[in-house]
Amino acid sequence: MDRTASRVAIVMGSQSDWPTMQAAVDTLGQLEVSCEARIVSAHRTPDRLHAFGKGAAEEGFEVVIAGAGGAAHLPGMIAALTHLPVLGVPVQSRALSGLDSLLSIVQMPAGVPVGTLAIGEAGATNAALLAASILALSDDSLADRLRAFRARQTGDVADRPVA
Ligand SMILES: Nc1c(C(=O)O)ncn1[C@@H]1O[C@H](COP(=O)(O)O)[C@@H](O)[C@H]1O
Repeated sequence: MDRTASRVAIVMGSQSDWPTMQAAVDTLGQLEVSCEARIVSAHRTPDRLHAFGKGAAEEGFEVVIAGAGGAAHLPGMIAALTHLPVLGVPVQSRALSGLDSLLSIVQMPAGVPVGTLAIGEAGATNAALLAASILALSDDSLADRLRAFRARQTGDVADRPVA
């Protein structure tokens, strides 16, 4: 495995997913976890999808975050092609507000899991945090950074609302 490679791959079905998936990139950046963002589509770039899924582990990635909207086959197809953990982010669609994306990503047949997060930016942020938690199982300094992130988040919550 290439130890200089990014640890997390963040793939998305279209450029239009970037405003959502950027939250995953930003969150991993805060935790100093290396990541690389790519556009890959099961529908529009099937050969690229196949090459990515087959080669992801060999490229050195340890976790894949896959965001897609609508008929979101991308996370499931990647999960079919790699043994790496795949975290799916349902991107909010215009037609059905992301419910289509959610149901399309979450309902995998037994044997090929996609860890499905919430619709939209919250899902992208949490996918990054979950990816970091997975990596932190064997990375003590990342575990410390995650604990510090949580502590900062807790500290940022006021005791009382501003009226
Ligand atoms: N769900 C998929 C896949 C796929 O699953 O392979 N490829 C693109 N898309 C999604 O199509 C939506 C609309 O894309 P455009 O905005 O490019 O028309 C995006 O949310 C993308 O993730």
